Amino acid sequence: MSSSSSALPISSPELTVALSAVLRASLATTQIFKTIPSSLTKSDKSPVTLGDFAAQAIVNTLIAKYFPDDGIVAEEEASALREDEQLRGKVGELVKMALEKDEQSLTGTKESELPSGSKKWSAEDWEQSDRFLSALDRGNFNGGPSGRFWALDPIDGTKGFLRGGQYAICLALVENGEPILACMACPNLPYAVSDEKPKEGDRSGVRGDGSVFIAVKGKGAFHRSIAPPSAAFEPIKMNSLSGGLSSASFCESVEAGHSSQGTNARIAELLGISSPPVRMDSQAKYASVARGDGDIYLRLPVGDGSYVEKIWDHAAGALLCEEAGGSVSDCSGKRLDFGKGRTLSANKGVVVALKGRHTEVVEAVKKALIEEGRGNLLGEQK
Ligand SMILES: Nc1ncnc2c1ncn2[C@@H]1O[C@H](COP(=O)(O)O)[C@@H](O)[C@H]1OP(=O)(O)O
Ligand SMILES: [Mg+2]
Ligand SMILES: [Mg+2]
Ligand SMILES: [Mg+2]
Repeated sequence: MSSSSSALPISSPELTVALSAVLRASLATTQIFKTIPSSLTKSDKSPVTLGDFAAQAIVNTLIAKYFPDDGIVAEEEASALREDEQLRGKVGELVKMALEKDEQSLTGTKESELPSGSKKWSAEDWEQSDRFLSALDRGNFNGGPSGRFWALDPIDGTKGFLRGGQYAICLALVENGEPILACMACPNLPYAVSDEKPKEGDRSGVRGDGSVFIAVKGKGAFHRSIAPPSAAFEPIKMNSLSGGLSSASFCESVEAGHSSQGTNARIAELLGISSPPVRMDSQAKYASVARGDGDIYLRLPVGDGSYVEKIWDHAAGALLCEEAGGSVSDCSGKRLDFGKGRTLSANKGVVVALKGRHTEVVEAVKKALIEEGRGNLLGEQK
């Protein structure tokens, strides 16, 4: 594996920029996390905070600077900020703070190791609301099956962020419908095994440092502590489950409305798993399973399965797990198709397990859904 950058185990201009982008975004979100962030409610009734807006503006600004021809499929858009001068001002300050931070002291990468940008960025430019709002709105790309684009969730797990739980800044590069590069910052997920997770609602954040994860298709998955910048990336692998599936622990959402906890309990029973689920917000679940803190991630649809998952909620996490030795599918065992546009419209639910154990887990998922009379969620393979 070649290494031109002192900070990264894989030489890739896209990865160098992605790491800078998510670490800058996490500077803004950790600052807001310390206070109880106020939130707005979007048209789908889900919350959004100034952290979500700032993180998206920061990441999009860097992608626009270094890869100006790339589309971005991102969750948020700027209309609420256009109508609210005070909120706009606060977000603008966070964006400026994060973009001004010295590269080497943040990522460990020398400025000279970054690719040449389309034009020299100036912090002052981004204070002007027009440019900052248009950076945010670059996230409106529609995606699709061919070519490349970025998928961004600026804060994944906004409900967790508001509750004082886990959240993640999730960025992936998708090419021809498949994630090929992932970078995920989990500011509240302790890097050191000895560091306890903070209690939910503890706004002082993680004891020790949070974690940042990277993966490149075919080149593996890695993590390091978010700080200090000199920290080296270490390879991660899923657990080998040598004790069999019954020894596995599984992760699920905290939010009962986001996935079917009752179905998960039945699947655990079918697999002989007796340990209770680990509930966690956001794609930190994928990251935890990828590095062996847990073994299985189940996200089965609730009710009639009418909710359609968004690509930014899975692209980075799915690649992390695959590169750490896992298989990622929907509840019928089909691979997730990131080339359908902004949503995973060809898939229902998500099942993540070690490659050699995944089929067995999917069989249990199918059995549980059929028992519940929800075999229709398995599509043609029912
Ligand atoms: N009704 C829903 N069903 C499933 N997922 C949802 C729903 N509403 C929002 N989400 C998304 O689920 C993810 C949180 O999942 P989890 O419950 O695993 O933490 C988030 O990406 C959230 O988006 P957001 O990025 O806005 O937080
Ligand atoms: Mg999300
Ligand atoms: Mg989000
Ligand atoms: Mg959201």
